[in-house]
Amino acid sequence: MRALVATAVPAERDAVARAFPGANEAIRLPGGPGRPGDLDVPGVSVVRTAAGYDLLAAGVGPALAAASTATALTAAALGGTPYGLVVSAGIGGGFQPEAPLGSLVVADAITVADLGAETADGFLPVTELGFGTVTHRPPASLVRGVSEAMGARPGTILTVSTVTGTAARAAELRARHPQALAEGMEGFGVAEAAAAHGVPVLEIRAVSNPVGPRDRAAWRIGDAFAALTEAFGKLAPALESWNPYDDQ
Ligand SMILES: O=C(O)c1cccc(C(=O)CC[C@H]2O[C@@H](n3cnc4c(=O)[nH]cnc43)[C@H](O)[C@@H]2O)c1
Repeated sequence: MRALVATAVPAERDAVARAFPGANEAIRLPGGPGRPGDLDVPGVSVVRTAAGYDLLAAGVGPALAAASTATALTAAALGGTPYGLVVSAGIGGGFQPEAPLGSLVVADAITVADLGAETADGFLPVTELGFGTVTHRPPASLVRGVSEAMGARPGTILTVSTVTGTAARAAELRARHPQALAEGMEGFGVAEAAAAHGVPVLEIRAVSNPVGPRDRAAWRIGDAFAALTEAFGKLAPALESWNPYDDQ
């Protein structure tokens, strides 16, 4: 199966690439910003691994990640080689104590936490205002297979536009989303692009920091990158044994 893996930044993309031995090829996307061939400008090109996975540094935040992912999906579809799966991947914050630093979370629900309206009675998601969607659900059997293969916990991964930086905000998010294990900034954007193309989506986060009071010194980005590399080394067998019809 052809899969597109969308990370936020090139360092995450390269951590995923280290799981796949062999030569990589850079493929330029149409209409990408920046200088031609500049691999470190979000959305400019995909890195094609010898294993057949295309890796995209899609940019930080849900909007740029959605735009870059949609571009890659459109280019592949028009080229007659559409993707069968999109994976949003990267480092993320883990809710404690369920998702410790260096652990992995696979989303069974990809939920945008801050798309809605504040009211005197609290936050209302856009769906309660009559618009759109706030959750995408990856195929259940794929989530099960991939979590088991990677030794990851399945649970909700929240997408936020602002990294949580206080205990109060972390508690508020957990009160609204009791199943949440992690947060990142791109999953929902990547999932919206995948949904627009009718392609299933996964989200995989390696926990680099606790969700809560901002303490930059406590971030373990190197450990999270290593966990990401190890996780993607175990992805291929789980994908190969996945039968999409099990989820219909
Ligand atoms: O606050 C800082 O000093 C700081 C330093 C380096 C990176 C950041 C980020 O905000 C990175 C955001 C980037 O990484 C993902 N990520 C990682 N941890 C979290 C989190 O706790 N909450 C949300 N996103 C997180 C995110 O997906 C972005 O791609 C800050």
